[in-house]
Amino acid sequence: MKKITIAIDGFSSCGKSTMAKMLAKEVGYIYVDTGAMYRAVTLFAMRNGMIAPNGDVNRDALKAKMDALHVEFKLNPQTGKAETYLNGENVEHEIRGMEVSAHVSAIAAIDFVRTALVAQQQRMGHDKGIVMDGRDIGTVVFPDAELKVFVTASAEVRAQRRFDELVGKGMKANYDEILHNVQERDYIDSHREVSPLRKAEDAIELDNGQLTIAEQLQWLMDKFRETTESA
Ligand SMILES: Nc1ncnc2c1ncn2[C@@H]1O[C@H](COP(=O)(O)OP(=O)(O)O)[C@@H](O)[C@H]1O
Ligand SMILES: Nc1ccn([C@@H]2O[C@H](COP(=O)(O)OP(=O)(O)O)[C@@H](O)[C@H]2O)c(=O)n1
Repeated sequence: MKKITIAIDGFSSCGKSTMAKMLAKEVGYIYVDTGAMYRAVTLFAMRNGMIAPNGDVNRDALKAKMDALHVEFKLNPQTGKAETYLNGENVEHEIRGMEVSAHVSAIAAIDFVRTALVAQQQRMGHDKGIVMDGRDIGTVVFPDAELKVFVTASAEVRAQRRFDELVGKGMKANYDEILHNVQERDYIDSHREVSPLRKAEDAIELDNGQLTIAEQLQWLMDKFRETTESA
């Protein structure tokens, strides 16, 4: 069967990566979590003193180091899951914390950061057979993707899901802080000048606020079948 490209975009913490990862596993496609790439760049900037206490980013310093910054994914054979590496170091756990979440949308709004990561994402998807999730996949990275999905749910539902996840991982979590972060990132992501978060005209919208993980996977599998059958 002809391989296609699947773009999953939407607001923060609504289940994009959960459904993208499950679909990729089901159909034998590659899955790429582009948010993890922006998070890794953010961690790099934090560690190198490029983010001031007030949140301002030293763009010149970051730009000078972009070529020396390598983000990649490697499969963990024990869990069967891909993990994020920054310059050879496994940063999968650290990039999910609130400190990175607090700064990532500012880093993701920088034009040269997006140019570098989008180029890498396009190379990853060159041979199709890929499920990629993020904010600009259907609009910028793969505007010709055969299947585009735009996921939404209320901010409260999304914050609760992220809270449960962090607690489940034994990480520090405060519901109000998470809700504030989710709303703030939605705002920055939707209002930035470069590649703002928006639904591509040809994307199918899914509000999964009332759906279980199994139900949303079923919905996505159905869309995948319909799309591949007509491709
Ligand atoms: N339909 C759902 N119902 C309940 N929890 C969900 C659902 N979809 C995803 N989750 C959980 O919500 C959290 C955020 O999902 P995630 O896939 O990381 O979101 P995103 O990639 O959009 O940020 C995860 O802990 C995930 O297990
Ligand atoms: N394709 C993408 C993916 C993420 N991002 C940015 O990276 C942040 C973190 O993405 P993420 O997918 O890990 O976010 P959540 O899983 O917390 O929802 C987003 O809030 C965006 O600012 C982006 O700008 N473009």
